[in-house]
Amino acid sequence: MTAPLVALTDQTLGWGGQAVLRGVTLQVAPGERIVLLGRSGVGKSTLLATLHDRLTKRTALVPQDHGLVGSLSVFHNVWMGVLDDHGTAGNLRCLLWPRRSERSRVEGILDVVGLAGMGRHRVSRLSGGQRQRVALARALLRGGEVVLGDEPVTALDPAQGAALLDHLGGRFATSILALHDVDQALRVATRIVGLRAGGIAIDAPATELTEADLLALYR
Ligand SMILES: Nc1ncnc2c1ncn2[C@@H]1O[C@H](COP(=O)(O)OP(=O)(O)OP(=O)(O)O)[C@@H](O)[C@H]1O
Repeated sequence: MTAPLVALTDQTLGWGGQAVLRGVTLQVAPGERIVLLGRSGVGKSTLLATLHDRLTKRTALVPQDHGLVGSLSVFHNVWMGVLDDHGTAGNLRCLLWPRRSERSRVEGILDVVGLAGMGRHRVSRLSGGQRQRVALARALLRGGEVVLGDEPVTALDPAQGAALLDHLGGRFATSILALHDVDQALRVATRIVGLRAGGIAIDAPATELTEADLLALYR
C-alpha cells in the first residue's frame, strides 16, 4: 500500500486552546482529489491549515484571503510561489530587475488564468476575481505534489472557476480543496469529506454520494 502523504488520528483541531473539530481521523493518499464541504465556520480552513502544516511534500496553497501583497505587481506576487527555490540574493535581484526568462515564465501562467499582459499591474488595483486568479497563478507556478485550496474559485464565474479547477487537477497529482458548491465538488472530487457539528460527518468516495447527501451538511 502507498504511504499516505499525511495522516491524522483522533486529533482535536482548533485555535488558541479552543477546539473546532474533534476526533479527526484522516489519511490522504497520493493521487486523491479531496473536497471539504460544510457550513461556514464549521472548520474547513482549520482542517486545511493542519494538513498544510503536516504535509512534508512540496505543497502549493491558495488561501481564502489570497495572501497577496497589494503594493507589489502581479508578476512579483506570482513569483512568490517559487521564492524558496532561489536564494536571497536571487530573489532581491528579481524584485528589482526580473529577467526576461522569469517574466515569460510568469506570463505563460498568467495566460492560463486569463490575466495575460497584466504582469506589471499593481495587485491593489485588481478586482476580487483578478486577485483570486493571481493567487491561483502563484500556486500553478509553484507546482508540487499537493495543492491545498480554500474556496479557490469563489470569486470567479462558474465557467472560469470550473476551468481553473481543471487546471489545478492537471498540475497537481493530489488536491485538497474546500468548496461551497456541491455540484462542483461532485464533479472534481474522488473523495468528499463533509464537516458538521465539530467533526467529520461524511468521508466517502464521491461516486457513492448524492447531491442530497451533501446538501444535508448545510441543514
Ligand atoms: N486563524 C485563526 N485564528 C483563530 N481562530 C480561527 C482562525 N481561523 C479560523 N478560526 C476559527 O475557527 C472556527 C472555524 O473556522 P474556519 O475558518 O475553519 O471555518 P470554515 O469552515 O473554513 O468557514 P468558511 O466557510 O466561512 O471559510 C471559527 O470559529 C473561526 O473563528
